[in-house]
Amino acid sequence: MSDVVLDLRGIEKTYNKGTPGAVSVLSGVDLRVKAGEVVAMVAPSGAGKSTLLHIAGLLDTADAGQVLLSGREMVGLGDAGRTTARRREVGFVYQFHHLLPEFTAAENIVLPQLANAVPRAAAEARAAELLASVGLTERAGHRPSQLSGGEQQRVAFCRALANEPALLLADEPTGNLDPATSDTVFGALMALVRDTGLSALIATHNMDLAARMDRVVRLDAGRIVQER
Ligand SMILES: Nc1ncnc2c1ncn2[C@@H]1O[C@H](COP(=O)(O)OP(=O)(O)OP(=O)(O)O)[C@@H](O)[C@H]1O
Repeated sequence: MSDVVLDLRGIEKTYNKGTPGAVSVLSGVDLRVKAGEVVAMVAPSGAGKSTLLHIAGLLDTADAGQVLLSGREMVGLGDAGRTTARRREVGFVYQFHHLLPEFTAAENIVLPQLANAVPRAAAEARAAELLASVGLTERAGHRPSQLSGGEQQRVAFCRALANEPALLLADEPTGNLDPATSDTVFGALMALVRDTGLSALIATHNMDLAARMDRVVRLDAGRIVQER
């Protein structure tokens, strides 16, 4: 088992390549996230954070470069192999929770596990455990519309961790919350990550949050620069 959970090598990405509207976003990104390490990625708006997170999480493909998850090269995998690897290896959190509105908090955490062939009873037990760890046991039966913004985002964290991924990728995970709630909810996320020994790459505009992570990198002119 590799002690580098995410290894990006020479990642390049241009949208609308070969057309007059071509947008070169990533021009040789090298970035490694070690086991148990939590890395903050800061960048100006439009610098390509979401693009990079999507490539790292196998939601999008690079034009060039290598993506290794837990030491395994992902670029050569077909669509089915990538989908399986994504479900097993990666948890995603976005700025907006993207919970399924017609399902309860617990069901939103159970469903991705069923998609990963976990038996229902085990999936329900795991959902209850995760909800308890973020202080939401009392809200398990509530639908997203019945939860506050901070509660919705805590459920989204639980969902991201439901399948025990090796890597958490988060895109402005508290960007939609007021500063005080953002601080508390980020604390809940960090506690979850630390408890499970997860590796994480977390994009944020918030330098106070970035300072609470192990390392800060900056995405600048299509490349990754070590900040701290
Ligand atoms: N599908 C697409 N087609 C063409 N251009 C795109 C596409 N997706 C993103 N872009 C462009 O690529 C650049 C990087 O976008 P991206 O969303 O990765 O930035 P970001 O750093 O996440 O920005 P923000 O912080 O504002 O969310 C932007 O200039 C954007 O307009």
